[in-house]
Amino acid sequence: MTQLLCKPEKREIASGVTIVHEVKNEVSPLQYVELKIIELAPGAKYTEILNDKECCIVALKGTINVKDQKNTFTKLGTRKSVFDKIPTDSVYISNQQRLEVEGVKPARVALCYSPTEKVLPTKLIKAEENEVENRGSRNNQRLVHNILPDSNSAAHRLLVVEVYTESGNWSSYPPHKHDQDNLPEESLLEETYYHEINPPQGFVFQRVYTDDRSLDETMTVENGDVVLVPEGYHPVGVPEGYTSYYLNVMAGPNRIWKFHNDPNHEWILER
Ligand SMILES: O=C(O)C[C@@H](O)[C@H](O)C(=O)CO
Repeated sequence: MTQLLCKPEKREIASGVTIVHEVKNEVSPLQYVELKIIELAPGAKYTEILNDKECCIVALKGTINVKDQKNTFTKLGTRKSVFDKIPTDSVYISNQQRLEVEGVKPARVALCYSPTEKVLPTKLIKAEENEVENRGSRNNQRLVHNILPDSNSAAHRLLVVEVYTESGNWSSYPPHKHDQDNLPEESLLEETYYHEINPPQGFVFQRVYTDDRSLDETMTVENGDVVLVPEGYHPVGVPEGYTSYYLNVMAGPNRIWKFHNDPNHEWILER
């Protein structure tokens, strides 16, 4: 069984630059999505050459400067914690570029990648450009910040979204999947979940399962964990007393989010 639950590792690669997660295609069941979560001290710089990958840099918390070969964006980031529950700033940078992310105030940053040969312009996605959505009813309510949805054509493959689920609620629910390249019915998108929980000693449950149950894992997810979703339905349940945050990165052959609900549970939408 492939390991779908990834624990934070906290590896300092240079003074003030800490890798918290590094999900690479070579060592994961994913082909289209890669993810890094890094922490930067003030003045510390993370650099990388994006050979054949596009990247969306999300200022999860703190303040950062971002550069590519032509552009410089300063003082990005709007939050002391993701649980400020306000949208944040992000930057889309295409392949072949050299990126630099510098910490201004202590920062946690997500670097969301997908392989591509298409070269596109760099794009600043300001906090106020996020589409904010309240989804669901009853115990299925969640707050969504659409950073890079399929309606925004800035990226070739990447889709990026933040989701808040309050105590006692469920999200990515009723369970849905997007693992068949069968448009217009369903799109094939792999996905990663980077989770944070408030207060941090909390936990949530995430199940990843297919119709035939050849994959069926229910994970206890703690603050800072990443869950990989190569295929299957992927609902999240949040225990009483805790608030869940997650950052989703999705990518696949077509940049369209067309999901298929588990027919056994779709009835909850019709009440
Ligand atoms: O609506 C939600 O609960 C969030 C999910 O849609 C989440 O972004 C996802 O599963 C994407 O496929």
